[in-house]
Amino acid sequence: MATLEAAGGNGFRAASIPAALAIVVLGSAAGIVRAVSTRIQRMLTVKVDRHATAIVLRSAVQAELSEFEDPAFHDWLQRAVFASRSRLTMLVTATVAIGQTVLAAVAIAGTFVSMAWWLLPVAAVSALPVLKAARDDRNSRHRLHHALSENRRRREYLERLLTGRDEAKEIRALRLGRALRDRWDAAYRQEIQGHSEANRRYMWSSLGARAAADVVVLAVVGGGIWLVAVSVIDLATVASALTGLWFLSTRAQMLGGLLSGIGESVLYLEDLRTFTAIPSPQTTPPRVVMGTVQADQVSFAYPGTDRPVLRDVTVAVKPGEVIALVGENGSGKTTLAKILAGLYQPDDGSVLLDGTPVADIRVLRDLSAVVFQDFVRYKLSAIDNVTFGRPEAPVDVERAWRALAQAGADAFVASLPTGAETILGKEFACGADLSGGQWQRLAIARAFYRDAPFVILDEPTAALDPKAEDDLFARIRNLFANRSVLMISHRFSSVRHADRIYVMEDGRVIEEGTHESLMARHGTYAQLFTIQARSYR
Ligand SMILES: Nc1ncnc2c1ncn2[C@@H]1O[C@H](COP(=O)(O)OP(=O)(O)OP(=O)(O)O)[C@@H](O)[C@H]1O
Repeated sequence: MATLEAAGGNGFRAASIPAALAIVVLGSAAGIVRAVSTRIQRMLTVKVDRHATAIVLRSAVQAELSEFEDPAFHDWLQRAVFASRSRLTMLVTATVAIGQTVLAAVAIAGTFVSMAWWLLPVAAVSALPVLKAARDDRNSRHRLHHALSENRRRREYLERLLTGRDEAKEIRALRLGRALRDRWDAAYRQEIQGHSEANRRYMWSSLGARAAADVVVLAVVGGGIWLVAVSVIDLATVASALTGLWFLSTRAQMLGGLLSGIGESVLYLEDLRTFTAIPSPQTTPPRVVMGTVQADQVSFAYPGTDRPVLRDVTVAVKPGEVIALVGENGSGKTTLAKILAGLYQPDDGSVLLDGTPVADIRVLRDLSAVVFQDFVRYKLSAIDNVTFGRPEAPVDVERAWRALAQAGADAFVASLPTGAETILGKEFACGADLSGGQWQRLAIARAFYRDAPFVILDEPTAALDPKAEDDLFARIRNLFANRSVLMISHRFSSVRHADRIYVMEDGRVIEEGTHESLMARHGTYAQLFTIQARSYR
C-alpha cells in the first residue's frame, strides 16, 4: 500500500511537472505577447500621429498666403490638426477593440443558434435605440466641435500670449496677465457650456434608449416565463437562453458604442480631408529671367474685405535701379511690395515682367528677396537664420559669413557663445538672444544670402542705430549692385538718393520723380521732407 501510494505520489508529481511548466510557459508567452503588442500599439500610435500631422503640415505649407486671411481657413486648419492628433489613433484602438468584441459576440451567438435562434433578432432590436442615441450624440458633438472652432482658436491664442517668452515682458509690464486670464476663462466657460448642454442631451437620450432596450428584454423574459408556465419549454432552456440574451445584447451595445466611436472618428477625419483638399498649385513655377518689374494699374482689396487698399497703382523697377516708396501709415506701401513680390494676385491690373503679364505669380517670389517690416525671428541657430534665405540649396557657410559681413552682423554673430551655431532663443538650452537691431541685420543678411535679382526692403533700418542706417543706405547701391531694389522708408533722408521715389496716399500713387524733381514740385513729398528735415535741425 505504502509502495502504491509512493508510486501514485511520484506519478502525480511526475505528471504535474509538465502541466506546471505549461502554465509557466503559457503565462510567460501571454506576457511576451502583451508586451510586444503594447509596444507595437504605442509605436503605431506615434507613427500614425506623425503621418497625419505631416499631411496637415504639408497642406498648410502649400496653401497660398491669401488663404491665411480667411478665418474659415484657420477653422479648417485647427480642426484638421485636432483630427490628426487624436482621431486616427482612436480609429486604430477602436478597430482592435471591435475585433475582440465581434469574436466574443460570434461565440455567444453560435451557442444561441443551437439553443434558441429566435432570440438573435431580439438581441439586435434591443441594441437599436442605444445605437440611435449614440449616433445622434456623435453628430451633435461634431456640430458643436465646428461651432466652437473660432472660440477655441481665441482661447488657444490667449494661452500662447500667457505662456510665450516674447510676450512675457509686456504682459508683466502692463500687469495684463489677470485680464488675459479672465478672457481665457470666459472663452473656456463658453466651450464648457456647449459641452455641458450636449452631454445633458446625450444623458437623457441614452437613458431613454436604455429603458427602451430594457423593455424589449423584459418582454422576452415575460414571454419565457409564460412559455414555461404553459409547459412549452422547460425552465433550464429559458434560463440559459435569457442569460445568453443578456450577454449578447451587452456585446451588441458595446459593439454599437465602438462603431459609433469609429463613425465619430470618420466624421473628424472628414475635417482632415476637407483641409487637405484645399487646392494648392502642384506644378513648379517656370524659370524666368529678371527684367523690369512693373505694377500696371493694379487694384487690390485683401481677401474677406471689400475696401480697396490699392487703386490703379502703376510703378516700375528697372534692373539696377533703386526705387523708394514713401507715404503715410496705411497708404498701401507694404501691400504693393507684397504684390510685386508675388505674394498676392492683384484683383485688377497686372504685374508685368519686361512688359509681359506674369501668369504665375510664384515666378516673382523666385526673383525676389524680401526683408519684411515684421520679419521672422527664427528661434534656431544664427546660421539657419541666414541660410534660410535659400533653403533648397545646400548650406554654404562661406557665403553665409559673406552675407553676415555685408549686413554688418558678422562681429556679433562671431561673439555668440557657440558662434553661428548658437540657438537664438532663450527657451532652448545654451540659447542666446539678440537686440532688435541685431535681429534686423540678420534678416538683411538673409536677403544677401538669397542673392535674388529683385530686393524689397520694407523699413529695413527701423531698428538700426543712425550710424548703421546711414551706412546701409549709403552702401545699398554697391551692396545690391546690378539688382533692382525697392525700398520702403519713412526716413526721407534715406530715400533721397533713390533713382525714383513714389509717394503713396490712400492706396494711390500721387507723386513720382527724383528727390530734386519732387522738391521742385512743392507737393506732398516736399512738404513731408521739409517737416522731417526741420525736426532734425
Ligand atoms: N492682411 C490684411 N487684411 C486686411 N487689411 C489689411 C491687411 N494688411 C493691411 N491691411 C490694410 O491695408 C491698408 C494698407 O496697409 P499697408 O500695410 O500696405 O500700409 P503701409 O503704407 O505699408 O503702412 P505703414 O507705413 O504703416 O507700414 C491699411 O489700411 C491696412 O489696414
